[in-house]
Amino acid sequence: MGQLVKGVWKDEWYDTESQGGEFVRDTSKFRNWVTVDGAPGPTGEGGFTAESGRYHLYVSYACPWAHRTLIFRALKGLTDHIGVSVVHPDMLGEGWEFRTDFPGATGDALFASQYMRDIYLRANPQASGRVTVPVLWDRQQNTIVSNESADIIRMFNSAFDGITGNTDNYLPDDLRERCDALNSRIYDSVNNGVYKAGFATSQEAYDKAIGPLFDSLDWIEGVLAENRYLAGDRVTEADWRLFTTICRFDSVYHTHFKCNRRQIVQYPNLWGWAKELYQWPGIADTVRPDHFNRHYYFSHDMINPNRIIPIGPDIDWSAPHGRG
Ligand SMILES: N[C@@H](CCC(=O)N[C@@H](CS)C(=O)NCC(=O)O)C(=O)O
Repeated sequence: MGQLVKGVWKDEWYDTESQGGEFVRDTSKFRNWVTVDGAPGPTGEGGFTAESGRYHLYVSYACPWAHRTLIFRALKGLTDHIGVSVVHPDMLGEGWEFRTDFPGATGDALFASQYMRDIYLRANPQASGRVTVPVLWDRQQNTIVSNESADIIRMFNSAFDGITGNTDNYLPDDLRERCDALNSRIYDSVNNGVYKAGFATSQEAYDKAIGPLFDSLDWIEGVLAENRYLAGDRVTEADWRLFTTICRFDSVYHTHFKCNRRQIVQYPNLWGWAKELYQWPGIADTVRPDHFNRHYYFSHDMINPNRIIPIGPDIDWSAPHGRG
């Protein structure tokens, strides 16, 4: 894996040494918004009007951030309006690739590119930084609208409602503040917390991440003992943002990222909540353990040099969730 430096690919692993062994995630560089009428969103430029067939998503089924966008595409009835290209689960020296020799890896449906970086270079031939998924591409302006999943799911939540007629709202005004507070703690200690533990290259950096991760899981278990969903009795974006980490946890993060104080199946409320979300209409098809098991164990050879993919626990996602 590597990154672009002024349009040139450099094959290098994350620099944790200069941060005392800590993994620090890059901020996303493309931050425009699709809106109903093309008016600018909270960040970036305007000109991205919601239209059927105009936008295309580049994702990995392995990636929890990209998974959020697939979930919102399904929940909001956008599958006929926004196309998808899925990268190969291996992310090696060339970064994400459009190889198709793995079930579900589609290749690049728009340009038949070889690498994900080719999409970034189309948007900006001098692009610098990590080549991440998800990416929301605009076929009209031939550029990247956004490579920030937190923003993309908010666009999907409302911008296309006039086209789809689907007005389900996962960020209602009265729960926005609550969601922002939940997201903030869960992003730092759980969604990104598993990566901070897993990519740590010093004991201190690992210890700094692992305590808050399990403190947050204990806290969430308490929240879900009192409420059906994180923000109360309605499912919100905060639930879906947490779900993509939770559904990878016992198979991948527990072993590969050394997050092994407890498994999700040992938290009765969190486990029931996770099964309910998995069984939500349209969601199971977005959960691809074949991609995430292969991706993490095979791609991160500095963590798992022999690339052995462990057998993993049997997880029965279709068992009754008991949250009725
Ligand atoms: N902030 C981004 C993060 C996306 C991200 O880090 N994706 C990972 C895959 S899980 C990636 O593509 N990493 C490639 C790299 O870091 O080189 C988002 O939430 O959209």
